Amino acid sequence: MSTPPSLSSPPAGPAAAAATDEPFWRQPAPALLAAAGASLEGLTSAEAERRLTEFGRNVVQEPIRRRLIAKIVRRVAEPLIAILIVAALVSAALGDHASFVIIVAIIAISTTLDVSQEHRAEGVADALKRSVGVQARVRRDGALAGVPVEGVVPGDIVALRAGDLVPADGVVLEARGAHSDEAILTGEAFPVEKRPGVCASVLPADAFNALFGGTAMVAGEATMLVVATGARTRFGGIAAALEASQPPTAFERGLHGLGMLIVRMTTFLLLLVLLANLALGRPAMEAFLFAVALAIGLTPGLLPMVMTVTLSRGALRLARRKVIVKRLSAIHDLGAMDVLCADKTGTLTQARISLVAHVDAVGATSGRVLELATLNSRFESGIRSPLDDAILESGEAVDLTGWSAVADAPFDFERRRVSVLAAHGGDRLLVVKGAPETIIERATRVEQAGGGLAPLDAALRARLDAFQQEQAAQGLRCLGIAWRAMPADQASADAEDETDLTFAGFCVFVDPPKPSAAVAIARLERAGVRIKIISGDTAPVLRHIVEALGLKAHRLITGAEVETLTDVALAGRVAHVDLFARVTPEQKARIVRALRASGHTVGFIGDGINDAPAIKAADAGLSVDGASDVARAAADLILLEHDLGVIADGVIEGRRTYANIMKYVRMGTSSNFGNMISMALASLFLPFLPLTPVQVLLNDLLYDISETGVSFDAVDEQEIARPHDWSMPEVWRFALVMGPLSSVFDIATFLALTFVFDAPVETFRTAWFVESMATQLLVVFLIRTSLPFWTSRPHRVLVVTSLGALAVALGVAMTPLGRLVGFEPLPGAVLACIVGLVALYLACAEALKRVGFGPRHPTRRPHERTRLDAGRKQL
Ligand SMILES: Nc1ncnc2c1ncn2[C@@H]1O[C@H](COP(=O)(O)OP(=O)(O)OP(=O)(O)O)[C@@H](O)[C@H]1O
Ligand SMILES: [Mg+2]
Repeated sequence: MSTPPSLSSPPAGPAAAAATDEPFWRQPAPALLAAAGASLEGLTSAEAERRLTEFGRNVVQEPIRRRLIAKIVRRVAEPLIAILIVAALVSAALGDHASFVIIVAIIAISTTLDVSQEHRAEGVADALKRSVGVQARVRRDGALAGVPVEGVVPGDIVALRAGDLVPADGVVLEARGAHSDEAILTGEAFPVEKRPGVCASVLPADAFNALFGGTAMVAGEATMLVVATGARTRFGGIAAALEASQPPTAFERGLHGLGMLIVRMTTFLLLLVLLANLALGRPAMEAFLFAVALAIGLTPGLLPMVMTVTLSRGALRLARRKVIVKRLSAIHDLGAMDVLCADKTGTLTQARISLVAHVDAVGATSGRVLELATLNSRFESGIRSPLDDAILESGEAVDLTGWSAVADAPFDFERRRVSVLAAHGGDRLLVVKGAPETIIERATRVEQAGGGLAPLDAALRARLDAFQQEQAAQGLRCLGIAWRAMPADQASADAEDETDLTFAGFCVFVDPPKPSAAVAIARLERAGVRIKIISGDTAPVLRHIVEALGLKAHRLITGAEVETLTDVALAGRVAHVDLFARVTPEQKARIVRALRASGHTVGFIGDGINDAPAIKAADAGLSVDGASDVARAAADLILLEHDLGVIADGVIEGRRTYANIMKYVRMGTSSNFGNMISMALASLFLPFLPLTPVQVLLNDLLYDISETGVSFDAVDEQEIARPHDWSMPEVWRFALVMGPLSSVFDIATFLALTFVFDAPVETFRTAWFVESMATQLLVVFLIRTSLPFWTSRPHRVLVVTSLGALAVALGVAMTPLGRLVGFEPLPGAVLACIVGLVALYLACAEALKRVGFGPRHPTRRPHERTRLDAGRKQL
């Protein structure tokens, strides 16, 4: 332990630390404290507040998305909108004031709609994310307090323990067995020890006295003085760890690809329409505006907004079901997940561990074993696990007076042991506790009841083994306890000292199974999610719990076997194995990666430091509210309750959100796209434009408004019964069936208006507008479901937005109001014809959508569904 830095040197301003170029780990702690104007007592709240304004929040980059104005500017500066504004200005200069006013009004309404919706949605998502934010334990006003990591400032004194994320860069003032995992900075997988002092090296990797923001404390405790926060940290700090950048999901890539495709087709169409209309001798300005208005209708400009709004609405619904979403796109991953890997403790068990026995090598109750175990649990500085708590709360008084802690070799998940060097008078004793096989392996003798020692021979080893098997068969897990006498001057404890041990006995624990887990697992399996249990515990214990819960789990392999497999071989094996025992943290991650490599969408739930790598590796990383910082930081979703039932709920929400986004995609790729293409083509064959630019824009606006209702929509049971993932062929199939159908009816309208009614320009445009709006808006109710539309009820918000938009469209087209934008009330015969065409179109669409949805969406009636699903369950 360090001597506390002297505070005698006069405090300078915090800027002084920045004045020197010397890396902070080469400076003595007292100088750093002085330079930071700090003391071991910590800052006052007022001073921390002041520094927060001076240095800014402890984030690398303030998210730009917060600023509303920036968003509006960005939206208005989008090329198409910008062109439109310029064009409107030009037309105003040429004297067409009406067009100018209407175009500007339309842009204003659609921008407000887009930006405000998205802004609100992001606000909701951010607030949820903040509610599960990581906190640091900071000394403020003389006491330790939880402070959100963003609020940590230079000069703060932070207390860290195993499982915490280091919130900023700082120097170690005190340490007890502190080890940090700097893998995210250095790639070095082994934890490095941290202790006070002055480091001579300039390399941060050598800086034993420095802690860097974003790294994780994996063992021990430390107190640190914060030297730099936010963007001034060495490695971009905590943001790097928290915002663990995920490569885009298949879904995101799919949507992006689709968007790009549409943009390319739009560009082509735009040029075609523009050139053709110019060649036909149309007024250049009008042809240009028409092309731009078409392009606006075609480009999925609203897609990002609809995505954000739909996802954040999903996030809100998930929050009501106790799942907090940190990364919005993880909602989709949750719905697409077909394999869920879970740890054992807390997931299958109640995580209420208690000590049921402490026995010596021959199985007799032994006070000596409890005494040694208590010494170890009390004095260890690392992660205190529920097993330690169980030992310390065993209810039997153990008197440790006279004993003191000297040093320890903290627990880690590779070694699965923890050692404590304890002193009693002149004696020094190394007490080792850990996974029994690792203890027995290192023991050469056993301690007998009277205190005598006996050699640990093969027969005895076999008996110890049999004892554990017996316990496991009853669902009890064991820890081995052993000791070794050390020289009186021994001052440190290392993993290397854990040899030539004397085996004292076992501590035996019970962790009752959680009956609700079986119900939840059955639910998940029915929903097409396979459960795999990946645990650090032994095979017999794992088997017992699985049996106790009545789970149908197939095949078990151990970490030792996993170690012998190459990545390719592992990917071939994992699909057929449901239980993984005695695996290390890195093996957990390897198993997850192997599952992903074999084509699964994988979720992982865990709460320990040892689960963090696997959580990070999974498509949907899940953790629990009370879990270690490191696990929570790695997770995409946080459960407010450690319960598989909560995940089952989340899966359903994830699929519902995905289903609604797909509705928007289907609407955009079939009806809307078809309409715009017909319009472009019609402009080539008509002696006039089929709609004026302003009328096209009005069409765009009303359609956009109607679409905002989609994110509220209800979803059919069958849509959420199975995992779904983005499938481009499915999207194509739908577009290629439904798009042409829409165009056929547009052409019919065109022919009827031209040849039957010989409609004058205004009447033609009005009728075309009405047909176009009615088909686009009404077909939504058909393509939102693969079932017969009358058996699936849309949400009332969607009904209101769609029918409302239709009412406005009809109102504008059929009343004198429409004259403002060049419409003319329709003669009865034309109106009747349009109504007939729309009805016929809808009937054909309902019939053809079965083809469009394809075999993955069997259009069955509810009673057929139950029979089929019942059949599947038995398989
Ligand atoms: N505090 C401790 N002291 C000694 N040994 C421990 C301690 N905690 C865990 N171990 C050993 O390490 C092994 C792995 O730890 P643990 O069971 O917590 O792993 P895990 O992967 O988190 O398991 P689970 O799936 O149950 O969450 C334990 O089975 C036990 O043998
Ligand atoms: Mg665990």
